[in-house]
Amino acid sequence: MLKNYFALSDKGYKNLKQSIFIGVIYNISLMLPVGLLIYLLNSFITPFINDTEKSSMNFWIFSGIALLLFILLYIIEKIKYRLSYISAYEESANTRINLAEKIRTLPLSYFGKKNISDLTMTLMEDVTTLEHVLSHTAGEMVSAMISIVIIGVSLMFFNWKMAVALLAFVPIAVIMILVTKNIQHKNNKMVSKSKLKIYDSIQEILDNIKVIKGSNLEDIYYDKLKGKLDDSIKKALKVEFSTGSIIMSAQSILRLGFVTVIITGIYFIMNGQIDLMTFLIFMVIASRIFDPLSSVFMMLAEVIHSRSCVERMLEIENYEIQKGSKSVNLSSYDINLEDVYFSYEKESVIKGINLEIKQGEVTALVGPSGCGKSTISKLIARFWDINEGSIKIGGVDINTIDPEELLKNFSIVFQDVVLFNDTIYNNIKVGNMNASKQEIERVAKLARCDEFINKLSNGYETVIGENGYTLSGGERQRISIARALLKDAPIILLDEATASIDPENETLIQDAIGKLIKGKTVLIIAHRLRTIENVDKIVVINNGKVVEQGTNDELLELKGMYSKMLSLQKESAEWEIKQ
Ligand SMILES: Nc1ncnc2c1ncn2[C@@H]1O[C@H](COP(=O)(O)OP(=O)(O)OP(=O)(O)O)[C@@H](O)[C@H]1O
Repeated sequence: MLKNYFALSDKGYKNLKQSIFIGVIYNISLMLPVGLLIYLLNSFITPFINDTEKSSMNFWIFSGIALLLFILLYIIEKIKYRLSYISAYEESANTRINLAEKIRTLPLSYFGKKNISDLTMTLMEDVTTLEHVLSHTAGEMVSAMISIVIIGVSLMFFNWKMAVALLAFVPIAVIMILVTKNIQHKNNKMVSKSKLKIYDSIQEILDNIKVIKGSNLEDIYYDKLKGKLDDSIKKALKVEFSTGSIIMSAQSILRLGFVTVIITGIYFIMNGQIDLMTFLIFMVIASRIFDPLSSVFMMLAEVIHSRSCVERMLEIENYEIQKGSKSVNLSSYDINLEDVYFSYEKESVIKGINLEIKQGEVTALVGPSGCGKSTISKLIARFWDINEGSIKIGGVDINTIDPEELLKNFSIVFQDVVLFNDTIYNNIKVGNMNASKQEIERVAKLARCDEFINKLSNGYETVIGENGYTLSGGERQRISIARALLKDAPIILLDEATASIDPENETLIQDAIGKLIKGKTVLIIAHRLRTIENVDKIVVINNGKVVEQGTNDELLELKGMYSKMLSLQKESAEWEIKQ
């Protein structure tokens, strides 16, 4: 039960069980000083009551026993610390690694539903909450519960009537906490959601800082963020108040046991059912037992809170990943799409596409913005899984190939270039981690990167900032082309690969790409139709369907959508802004 509740690994569960066991021993040993006190009371009070000789137990024996107890408690405390703290930190470190590993294998569809701040919150904050609960609360709480049951049962044997008087209100307080568990869980989820909105807002501001500043939207975004912060504070206070009220009520009910012990004890002494010594023993125990019991309730609230964090972690861990074989032999790199349907959300974006992209040829996808060109290229690389139909490479359905294995066959240049906050050298090396410095410099020259790299103070060793913010759009795109050249994979996807590059460099880079693509399967997505006039096949996509295909000349003869698009682009090239 505890294993599932906290989503623990086998080792983590074993450590928790050991820490509970040692916790029980520790709690029961805490009763030993109480026993010693009772013995002391007994040896001093009983002679007065019974008018007998004083105990002959001397001071040194008491001191010796007390010292031994102190050493015993110290040793147990040490073992408890090692088991609960060290194992909790180990468990949370492993949880983070496992989650990061899982995130690495998640399909892109997952990232469409969840944003980065959500994942960061789970990886950092949720795991930290769980770490705190495992190190400070879970073991402590369960061992305290078990110890209280053991002590309660022992007291029953000693004097069941007084024991019932002492513990009668415990079940009522526990039931009260458990009954309100769902409300607390719901409240905690609500607070987490409001916190997530703040993270989202901060992330959005940081991502779009240029646009926000450029459009003087700082105040609007600041107000929005402040609104979310205020909302989160309100919700957190409301939840703190309701959880606090529940716990305080349970603790008050619990402490009624103290009153009942006094009243019942006095009644029983007057009736002669118990002696003064038994009464005093219960009074001492009552003074010791209610504090740990009260803290159990506090801990229970924390454990309930941690469940919403565990649920978010489980959501990532249980998300279905794309599977497939790691050892696949592709006889060729011809790509075939048969009756492919796909939707990101409800509405279909790709609506029954049949397409052949041959090895050794260059195929271009053209069509209006939003018609589904990039989606087709991403489906071929299995960034998403299709809903219907099949996509085959060399006759093998890509659904049967492990995504990472499949991507080894692709060199991809996307419109939105992603660069790392690292040196230019390392950013190009991403294409092939085994490449030598000479190879990297060779592809950088082919992609016309050397031009701007030589102007930088540290050349290839220059760190380019987060996502290459110190570079221009065209320079960033050239680095991503160099990466693709370095990877030199058999299938090449170029999605508006040269869109941000000036015409002079574009022609030179296209020459380099021309050398790269010989004998390979090439799919180009282009808006500027003049750049694909000479390709082997042009496929016109409209509204998720293939509407025309053929060479440039064949399509011009058709006088359909392609020829219209071409003449519109020629017209727009002649436009000028007049005053
Ligand atoms: N991750 C996504 N989640 C939801 N919808 C998406 C996603 N990516 C694209 N779309 C939608 O799918 C449709 C096709 O997009 P796609 O990027 O494939 O078009 P495109 O033809 O490449 O457009 P462009 O030429 O402007 O780049 C669009 O309506 C777009 O809004």
